[in-house]
Amino acid sequence: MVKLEWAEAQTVVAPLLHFAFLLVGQLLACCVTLRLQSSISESDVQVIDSKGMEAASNLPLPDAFLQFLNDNGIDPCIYTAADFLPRYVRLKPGCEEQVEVIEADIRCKLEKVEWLPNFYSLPPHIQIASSKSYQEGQIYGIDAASGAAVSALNISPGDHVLDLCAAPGAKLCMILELLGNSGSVTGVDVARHRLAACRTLVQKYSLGDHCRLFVANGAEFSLVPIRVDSDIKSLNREFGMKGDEFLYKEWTSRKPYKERKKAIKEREKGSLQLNQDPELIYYGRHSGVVGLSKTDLFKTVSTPEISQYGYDKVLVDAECTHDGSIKHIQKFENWGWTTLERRVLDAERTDDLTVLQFRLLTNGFKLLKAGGYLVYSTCSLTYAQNEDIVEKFLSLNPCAELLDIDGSECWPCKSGRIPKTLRFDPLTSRTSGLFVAKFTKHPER
Ligand SMILES: C[S@@+](CC[C@H](N)C(=O)[O-])C[C@H]1O[C@@H](n2cnc3c(N)ncnc32)[C@H](O)[C@@H]1O
Repeated sequence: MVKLEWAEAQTVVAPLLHFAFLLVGQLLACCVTLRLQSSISESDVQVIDSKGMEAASNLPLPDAFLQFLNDNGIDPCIYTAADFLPRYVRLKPGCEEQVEVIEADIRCKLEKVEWLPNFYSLPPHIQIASSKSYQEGQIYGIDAASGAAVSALNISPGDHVLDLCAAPGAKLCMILELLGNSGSVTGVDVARHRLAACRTLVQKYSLGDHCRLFVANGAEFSLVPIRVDSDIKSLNREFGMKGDEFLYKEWTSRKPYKERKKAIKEREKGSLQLNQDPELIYYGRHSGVVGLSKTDLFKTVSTPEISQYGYDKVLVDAECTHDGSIKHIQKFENWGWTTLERRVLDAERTDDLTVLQFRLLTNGFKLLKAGGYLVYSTCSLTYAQNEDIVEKFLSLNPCAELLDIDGSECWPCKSGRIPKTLRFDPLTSRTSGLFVAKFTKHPER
């Protein structure tokens, strides 16, 4: 009896909650639009800002984080929308006709994101993990700002793509989907357990055929893509590779006893040493690895040759302080705010991070083919991790040029401090915070 009443109550409460969510979302969107319109008066802005400040002071954020925002010139108001942010899912290409079936499955209407193909939003309280559509890979969760960063790469069929900080893999999955049955994606991440989760993801969505994953330091990774067999043969000829050693067979999760023992030993030694060789933890049937010898796979080419043999597209979604992702920051409420201070906001750690970010961007660019595109993104909103890195990088790399991002004039985001760079934040974009910059590489003169 009680169960029945609860079920009945749910059918009444769920639509009300959905309606309330849409209403709040619309109100916030209106506020953002108001802020963006140039016709708005100064006094109106002050009213919105003072309301935002009031709301911001009610956020359950620790003083250290508010201080960090202040030190980095980030207005805490952007987080006032955090609790009302929708969740985003991407629909697998080809499933467009299935939207109504998916809606029935997740018991919620999918709102089309007009500015990003195949993206839909849904209220934040809707759980999709146990739905059939999610389990069968028709939809998967990825923030719309992340989708925008991938979209900035202009992936074309046949591209060879490097994702230098790939785990847990939402962007990598989207790249693989955009490539379809062509090209390749090389995913690199320094954290083995995170990259293993990425492997699970690509396998779950049956996207792994054109993918290879390496546990490696992205600041030093130096392997170029395996283009096509004829390229390898010509590489073999040009660089004198031997073809008579062990050849990679089709990937299987079941490893021979000797290899398993070696892997356990390495794990016992601790995490990856930063100067260690890349470790291949997955490769798909059409990733170019099957049939290669170890020498073929691990052969590097000289810097001038990368202009020809490098990647067509590179994504450097760099490790950062994650301050743009308020959901990530809120997790520290459970883990302890002191952990946040120590692990994220500590000045020494943020200085190290900017060094790492610069090195990741520099190495990603080194592996890019001339004429290719590189996207640098972080989910931090500090200048130090974004515009400052971009400025320093441009000043030291005359072959690099910052590009406009196609289609971005319709995206709900702001320009960064440097023209052509973009900033997404919860209040402006109704997404998580993200900085995005796109570069191309000119041939060396
Ligand atoms: C912002 S996350 C990447 C998110 C990922 N692109 C996605 O869409 O799911 C940053 C990643 O960088 C990895 N990382 C940190 N230092 C690294 C390094 N030196 N080389 C490669 N990856 C690194 C972290 O393990 C983490 O998985």
